[in-house]
Amino acid sequence: MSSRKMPSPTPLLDQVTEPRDMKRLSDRQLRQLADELRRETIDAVSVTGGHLGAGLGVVELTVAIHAVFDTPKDRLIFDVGHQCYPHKILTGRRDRIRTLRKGNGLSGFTKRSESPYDPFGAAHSSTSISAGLGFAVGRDFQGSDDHVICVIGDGAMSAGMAYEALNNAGALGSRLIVILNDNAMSIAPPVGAMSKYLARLYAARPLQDLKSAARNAVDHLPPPLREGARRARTLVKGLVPGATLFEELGFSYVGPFDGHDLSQILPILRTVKERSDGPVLLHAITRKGKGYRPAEEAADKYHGVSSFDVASGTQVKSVAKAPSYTKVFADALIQEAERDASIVAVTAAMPDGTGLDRFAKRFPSRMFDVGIAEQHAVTFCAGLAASGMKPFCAIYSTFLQRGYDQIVHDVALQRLPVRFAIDRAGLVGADGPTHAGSFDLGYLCNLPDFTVMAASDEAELVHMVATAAALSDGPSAVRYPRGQGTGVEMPRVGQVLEIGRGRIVKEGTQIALLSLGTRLQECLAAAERLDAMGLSTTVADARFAKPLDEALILSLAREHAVLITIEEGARGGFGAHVLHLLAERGILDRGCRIRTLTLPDRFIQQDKPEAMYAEAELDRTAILAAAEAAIGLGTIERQPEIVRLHRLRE
Ligand SMILES: Cc1ncc(C[n+]2csc(CCOP(=O)(O)OP(=O)(O)O)c2C)c(N)n1
Ligand SMILES: CC(=O)[C@@H](O)[C@H](O)COP(=O)(O)O
Ligand SMILES: [Mg+2]
Repeated sequence: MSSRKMPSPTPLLDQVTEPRDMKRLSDRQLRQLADELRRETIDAVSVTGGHLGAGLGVVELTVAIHAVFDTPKDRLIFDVGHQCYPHKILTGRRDRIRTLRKGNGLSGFTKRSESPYDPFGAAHSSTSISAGLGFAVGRDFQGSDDHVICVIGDGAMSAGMAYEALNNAGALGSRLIVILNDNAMSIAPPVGAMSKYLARLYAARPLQDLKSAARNAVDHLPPPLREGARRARTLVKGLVPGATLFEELGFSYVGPFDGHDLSQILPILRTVKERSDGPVLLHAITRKGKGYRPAEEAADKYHGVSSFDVASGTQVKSVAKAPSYTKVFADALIQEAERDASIVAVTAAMPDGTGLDRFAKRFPSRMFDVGIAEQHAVTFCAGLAASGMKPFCAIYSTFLQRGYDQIVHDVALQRLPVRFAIDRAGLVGADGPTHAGSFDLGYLCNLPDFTVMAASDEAELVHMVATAAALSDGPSAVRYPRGQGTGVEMPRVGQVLEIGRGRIVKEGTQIALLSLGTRLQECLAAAERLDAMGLSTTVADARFAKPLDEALILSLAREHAVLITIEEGARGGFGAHVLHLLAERGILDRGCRIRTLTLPDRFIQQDKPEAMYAEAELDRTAILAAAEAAIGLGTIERQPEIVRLHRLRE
């Protein structure tokens, strides 16, 4: 019997269906509304799972922004957007908040198509100031007096893109309000000089500019923060009380202030709203997970949670039938690093998500968390490789997109042996299209001298990590999906694979399924059905998207009536390169029946994985349908003899 308590009454929240309903509330009522909003957020996420800590950290800021400004006319842009659940509850989506991250439900991030209160979509970090400046300059051209407010976390502020935007905003001088939500947390504790700098700021600079509007922040921070501020103050005594970095960049700076104290936040926002000049940065000190003890006490502040029991905070954990690909990767890398001291590992602010936290426990000096800085991570690895080290750059497929020019210009062009460990390759479920690892095959297989591998199960992943470790002749990448493996027997040690060699998993004679990656299991299931229909089916695991196993592909095409490639990636990846090969070798001239199954040329919205694969037409049913279409003569059951007639002969 779940000990879930019924959610507490929310009399004020029940009266707020749109932010304009907040205009008539007193400051005291806004404080009550914030408490109710926090409880509703906790209750909703206890049902849906998702990103909890970040949203709890901005409840008061969200209430204050919507109470003071006139959204959606005034544009409110959240950075990353994982903290937007309280915002969605206040902006007409409370009735659907328990559909968060579900099929046909609300997105877990801000999304333009979902609401006018979401003027700009997010999910990848550090985009809010650039987007906000775009809105501000557009507003100026249109002669409007609207406000643009960006809420960006201290983690997101560690990415280069944020500085590019600050630099430009300070130079342009457009009216722009940037609220730095400083909770001294990224997903993991923040890293880098910027996080140290921010700590100094709130230690040494009592509130400036708007003292009349808010009391001296440090003395009024909640005890846990105040203690930290005092500790930091002793560390940085003698700090020159000059302009902050933000002021040097052309921003007015207001802060630090307590980002949970509406008696500070409201007057600051009201004052800033009346200002009519340039960019201003408001430095709010908050706590990730604020107001929910299990989150506040957790090391990760409940950054990302599954559904949980509100009373205890205990999360519902799915029973793992096999180790996760992430864990398998980390353990395989540790095994390689045990015998090769030149192996080092780099993450961009995601040590836990990539499994490098495990590597760091074993080799603390050989793991580098560079912050949310994928571009830097890639070129940092290029430098490491050029110096003779063996860097493994572990970045999710979707986030690696952020460092693409660095991959081309700094790694591939110089043939530097950087090893890319590409987790979350393929569809990722509840995070939806912003996080899908759809494009890495396309953006890597077109690069000369790149070796691109895709693990079909967790045992293969171990071998591919060993292969990447051994491969120093140019850059390489191993891609593998989010979630658990298949439960295959695990090898004791990784075997170095022969580069560019695939493998036949099941022999057949009429139809060939050439799989890349973990769709192999679906291919084997489809092959069983095809065999039962009298169509003898071969299943091959390509293993390498680049270099292709040309001998294998040509023999499959020549010796079968139908060849179907299957990959969990967008068009322009593995299947495209197979088609290039077959075209170049004249195989297509002879009417070879080819189909290439890829992710569709559209974004797949969040849902349960099995529903997404069905929608993407990348499951066993779709493979069967593709075989039927390739035969092209009615349903397979009725025409097995015709297939035999269509077997290609040399
Ligand atoms: C380009 C990019 N890299 C990595 C991530 C993964 N990520 C999501 S939230 C987050 C930490 C954000 O920290 P912060 O901005 O301080 O927000 P908080 O969670 O503390 O509210 C990271 C690294 C991302 N969304 N985008
Ligand atoms: C908000 C964000 O970008 C990360 O928290 C991401 O959602 C993590 O994804 P995984 O849950 O696959 O590690
Ligand atoms: Mg933070």
